[in-house]
Amino acid sequence: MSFRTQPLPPARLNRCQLFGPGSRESLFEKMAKSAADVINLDLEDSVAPDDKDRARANVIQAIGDIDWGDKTLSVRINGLDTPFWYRDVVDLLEQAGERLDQIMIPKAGNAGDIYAVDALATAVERAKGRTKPINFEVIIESAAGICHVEEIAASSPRMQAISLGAADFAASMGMATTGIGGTQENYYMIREGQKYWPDPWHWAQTAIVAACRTHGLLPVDGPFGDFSDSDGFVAQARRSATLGMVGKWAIHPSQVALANEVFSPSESAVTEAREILAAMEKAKAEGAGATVYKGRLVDIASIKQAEVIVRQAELIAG
Ligand SMILES: CCC(=O)SCCNC(=O)CCNC(=O)[C@H](O)C(C)(C)COP(=O)(O)OP(=O)(O)OC[C@H]1O[C@@H](n2cnc3c(N)ncnc32)[C@H](O)[C@@H]1OP(=O)(O)O
Ligand SMILES: O=CC(=O)O
Ligand SMILES: [Mg+2]
Repeated sequence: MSFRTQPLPPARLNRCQLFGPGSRESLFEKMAKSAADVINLDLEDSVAPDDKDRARANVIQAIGDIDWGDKTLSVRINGLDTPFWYRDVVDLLEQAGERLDQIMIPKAGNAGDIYAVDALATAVERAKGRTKPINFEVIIESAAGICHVEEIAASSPRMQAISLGAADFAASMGMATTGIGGTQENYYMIREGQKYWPDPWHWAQTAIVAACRTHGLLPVDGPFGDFSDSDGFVAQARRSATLGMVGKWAIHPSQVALANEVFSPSESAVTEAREILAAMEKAKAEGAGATVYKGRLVDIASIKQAEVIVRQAELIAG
């Protein structure tokens, strides 16, 4: 173990982040009533350039007017390569009130991007006497972003989470696909005449998970575009969960329950984790660091693995 211990991520649920365009205010009440842990009102790519001002005003109004319950409420601002982002930050922090928890920064390329938003947010908060500092979540969705993911994760105490944005990521990397996440038809290997399809998102996901875990952030899997393919969504989400991600975006309400199910440990997984902890307590009392549980080795590392599952179960139980 390094001298520097690994920080825990924020203790809040992030199994599903439900998105909706800020220009489609008829969706806001439905989003608030959904079972998503996080709501992302979007000012960026789901809003046409001519609609940016109206969408921003809608979102500010809705943050105050709608009962968002105990959800984490986040607004995705426009990218730093646009003329819109500074107005998003200033208006949100001056006008939206303290119910807004988080700003999502898209297309982050390096720590300087986060520094710029932090500096602006800090100035507005001080000027307005905002008492609750706004948190940040970031999307890694470019070649530069994935190259600099660790410095981005370390960039600000406001940072809470990082998502992989498969659509923009694929474009930035020059990937030969128009699909948003999931299996890619031409990304296959052949063995003994049989094709199999590896996961092209795997390496970017693991880079994000490692950066997040190093700096105590929540790693999140982004959108899965084909919302009529629930099996495809679940397969991708299960892989993300296995790699250490804590949740996934929903771009349609049909994906919310699927994400919640995948990122909530099953009863049998929680029971097994608690049994491993009990077995290790017994081993410890007997002076042993390792023991046998259901015919397999468990040791002190198994305690930490089991604690991941128990901690998530406890968060869900409230
Ligand atoms: C890809 C890269 C990214 O940046 S992803 C993040 C940005 N994109 C987004 O925010 C898009 C979010 N999703 C949407 O805008 C819509 O879901 C899209 C995909 C356009 C589909 O809308 P629509 O044709 O109305 O769907 P539908 O008829 O199947 O809707 C069924 C009922 O569900 C509702 N609904 C729809 N979308 C949402 C949503 N995001 N949140 C909450 N509710 C939603 C519809 O209003 C409809 O409700 P009802 O049954 O009529 O009451
Ligand atoms: O913003 C998300 C993406 O996939 O691009
Ligand atoms: Mg994007």
